[in-house]
Amino acid sequence: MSNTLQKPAVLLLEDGTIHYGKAFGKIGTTTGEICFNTGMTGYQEVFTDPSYYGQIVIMNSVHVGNYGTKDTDVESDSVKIRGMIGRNLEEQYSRKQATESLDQYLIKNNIVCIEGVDTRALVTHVRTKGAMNCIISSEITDVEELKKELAKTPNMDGLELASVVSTTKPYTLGDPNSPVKIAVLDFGTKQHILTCMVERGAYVKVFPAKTPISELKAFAPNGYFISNGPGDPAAMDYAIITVKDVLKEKVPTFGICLGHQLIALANDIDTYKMHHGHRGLNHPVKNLLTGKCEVTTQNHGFGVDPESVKKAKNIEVTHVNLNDESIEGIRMKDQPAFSVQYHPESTPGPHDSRYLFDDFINLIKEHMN
Ligand SMILES: NC(=O)CC[C@H](N)C(=O)O
Repeated sequence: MSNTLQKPAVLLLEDGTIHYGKAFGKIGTTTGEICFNTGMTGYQEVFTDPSYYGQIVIMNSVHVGNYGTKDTDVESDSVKIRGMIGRNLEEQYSRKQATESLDQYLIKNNIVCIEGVDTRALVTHVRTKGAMNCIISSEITDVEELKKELAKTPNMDGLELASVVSTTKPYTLGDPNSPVKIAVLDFGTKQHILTCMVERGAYVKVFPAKTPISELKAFAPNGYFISNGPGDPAAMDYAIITVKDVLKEKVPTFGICLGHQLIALANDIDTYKMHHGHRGLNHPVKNLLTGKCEVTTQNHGFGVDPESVKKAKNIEVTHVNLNDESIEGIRMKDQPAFSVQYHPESTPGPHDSRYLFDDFINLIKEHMN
């Protein structure tokens, strides 16, 4: 925007860094873990991705909002980010199909944002100092008061958030007569992951995060999918137990992001909190099975520990990040289970990795009697 009618807003980081800007979206106060997304487009999909629950996102792209918002450009039923930080957040939009401006959309979804911030300096700071909590406010100006509010925010390390964003009731998608039946453990799934399976002919049943194995098995699935989601995977004891139970079934199983981390934890492999994580649309990943590079969509702040992977005899690393050599994919040698840290549904992002959904469906078909 920036116009003179905008209220001033302030951003305070846990380490005392302060940035002043203007209010955008809802007037108010919000706290969460600061992180940054380097994607140049796809802001609405980012804002509605449940894996961002509990986080305040800096958008590296200098202009956000230019193409407005639209009901169908979503990854869940509401905006999941806790807040947003931008350089220029635009109210005017120029896409014919758009129905609302970004500002109206964020107000409707109660999201407090700040714009006019030097996001290049801020991202450099977070890249150097690492992930930390922050507060945005367009109502509190006193720094001591802001610090007090910020101190109430829990640390992302050790936080279980998946059960908060998971579906409360099971639901189905796709053709009920399909021979391919996939049980989805929903820890905050992105809608397009489900679409990628349904488009390939699967009948999908999505279950709440805390569903026991007996209920999953009652659906008689011939594939299991472990979804993405927010929070610390190591804080999800209940889910690690269910994933262990799922793996005992020896049925084709695929995990994405949080699902990948849970498959690792179920194999007694550790996860760790990354310095500042990976979030964007152009992370290069090498597929070690084919030797090919994929440009991938990513959104994660935790990773699978390479040292404990080395010790796990039944695990093979299938994908590696070409920027920092972090683990991007694994498969189990003794059963048809595999997972990736990145987002092959790629909404938004390049479609290089969608072949993984074909691989999953083919694996299910191979294992059908
Ligand atoms: N996209 C995801 O599933 C994120 C997983 C996990 N919450 C992380 O930040 O690493």
